[in-house]
Amino acid sequence: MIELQGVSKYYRSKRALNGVSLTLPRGKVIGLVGENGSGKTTMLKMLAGILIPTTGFAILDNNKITRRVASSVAYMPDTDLFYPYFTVKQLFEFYDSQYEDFNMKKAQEIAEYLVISLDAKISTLSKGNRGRVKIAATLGRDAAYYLLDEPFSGLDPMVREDIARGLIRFTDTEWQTILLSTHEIKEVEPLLDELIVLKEGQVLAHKEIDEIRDKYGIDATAWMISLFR
Ligand SMILES: Nc1ncnc2c1ncn2[C@@H]1O[C@H](COP(=O)(O)OP(=O)(O)OP(=O)(O)O)[C@@H](O)[C@H]1O
Repeated sequence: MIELQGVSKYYRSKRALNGVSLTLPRGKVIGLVGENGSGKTTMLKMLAGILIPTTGFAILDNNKITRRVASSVAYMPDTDLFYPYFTVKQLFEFYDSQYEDFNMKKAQEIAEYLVISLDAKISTLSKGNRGRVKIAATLGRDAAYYLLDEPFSGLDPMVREDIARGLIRFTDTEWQTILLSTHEIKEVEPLLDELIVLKEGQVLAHKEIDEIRDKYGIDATAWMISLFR
């Protein structure tokens, strides 16, 4: 289980997260939404052990999160061109050398499912195919937590659908959790179990999707819009 306890994060004097407390259980697909600059990337990086809280605690299975502790967390950054000089196969081999939980067979299976050639050089791929490669490399890890920073951003509807299908097909909801930040809430809502809404570095709401539908009688998108009005 991942927990944030009273976490704040400052970049010099700029406060990006402000007293965030939450729990991310195993076996859930959780959306992380909020306006630009609300702290989504900061939160994901913190859960991945890339950033350390200025105050408060980030905890994974009773251990403070550091890079080493977060080795069982698969983080996918929102940056586009990563490792441009590698072929897809070389990228997977690199991941295999870096991550104990990397499952080459699974990564290759995902690449095949997403119709990506292992021999393709990453720099020659279209942006959509680079998005597919990123997902294949990330889901290729048998991690308990996948932290995906805007996996759908800037991609066409076909790619977005491929990625969404890949998320469902290649993760095991018995024990794996996906936390994904997105601005495309309407599109990902059918995938989600829970939704976290950030505003100016604070958790405005953290709810189960079913609860939103049952209690408020509206979909998550309409509910989120109502929060900001
Ligand atoms: N390295 C940094 N140095 C200074 N300020 C930063 C740094 N990284 C982020 N910030 C600031 O922290 C705040 C939160 O940024 P963050 O990237 O976490 O937000 P976000 O919700 O992911 O935004 P977006 O939706 O635009 O990707 C913003 O005001 C941002 O300008």
